[in-house]
Amino acid sequence: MELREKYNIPCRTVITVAGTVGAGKSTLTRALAEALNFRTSFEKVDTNPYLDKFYNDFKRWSFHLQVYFLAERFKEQKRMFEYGGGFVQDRSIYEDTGIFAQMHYEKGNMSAVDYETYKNLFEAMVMTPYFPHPDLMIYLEGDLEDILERIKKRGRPMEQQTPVEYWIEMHKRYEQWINSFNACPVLRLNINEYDLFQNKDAIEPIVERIGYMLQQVATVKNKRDFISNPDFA
Ligand SMILES: Nc1ncnc2c1ncn2[C@@H]1O[C@H](COP(=O)(O)OP(=O)(O)O)[C@@H](O)[C@H]1O
Ligand SMILES: Nc1ncnc2c1ncn2[C@H]1C[C@H](O)[C@@H](COP(=O)(O)O)O1
Repeated sequence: MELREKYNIPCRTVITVAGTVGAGKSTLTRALAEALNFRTSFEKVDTNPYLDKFYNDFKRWSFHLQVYFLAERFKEQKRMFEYGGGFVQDRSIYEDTGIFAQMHYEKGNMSAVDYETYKNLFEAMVMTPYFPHPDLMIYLEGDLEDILERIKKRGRPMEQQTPVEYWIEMHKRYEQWINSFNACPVLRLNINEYDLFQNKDAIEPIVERIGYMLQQVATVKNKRDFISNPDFA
């Protein structure tokens, strides 16, 4: 029996994987999509026309990069819902604003006017009743030392030349951000709790936790619907 059926995960589910750079989002996205027989939505790092330039000069390219990411992420969001779901997404749209744009504004890399323009755009596109939020966010959390090790191991040149303070600041912001995130249900996963390289079966307990969480969310929603309209429940 397929894992998706075994753990009662609806075939239209949209799961987004969040976490700081190097946490293991792409690796988990790939493994999870394979296990569930879902499509993937990846960030395209190699074809991003601003990313290299941005790492060389944050002040010059912050605004351009954020607008680019927002547009790309929004197109992906549309694509996932046009397919009718069944996706695992590598990084959520909420991290662009809640982590990156805010951090670069507060560090003085983006002007107040540019930040305001970006936030207005984000709110008009995303914070509306028409925007389809994912069914679940998997948040990857890990110790700073492990994250730094993974960034080093992956070895993207633009990330290697970036001062370590950048990753420390990002790690701290992620921990604060996730505690107040409420756009969709969150499943927290510690990166030391599983090892997809050593053990292929490590994905099954993760799928089981996803299934359990989605069922809990559905139960709460049914109860809420019943209370607000008992005649139609
Ligand atoms: N479970 C894991 N155990 C050990 N290394 C991992 C694990 N998951 C990912 N990695 C490694 O960590 C690095 C970053 O992973 P990646 O999936 O690219 O992270 P992200 O997409 O969050 O930036 C890569 O070198 C990857 O091979
Ligand atoms: N919104 C963003 N602003 C700045 N940089 C970003 C944003 N989204 C992703 N990035 C960077 C961070 C990494 O260098 C690459 C890919 O991210 P990863 O976490 O490795 O998937 O893009």
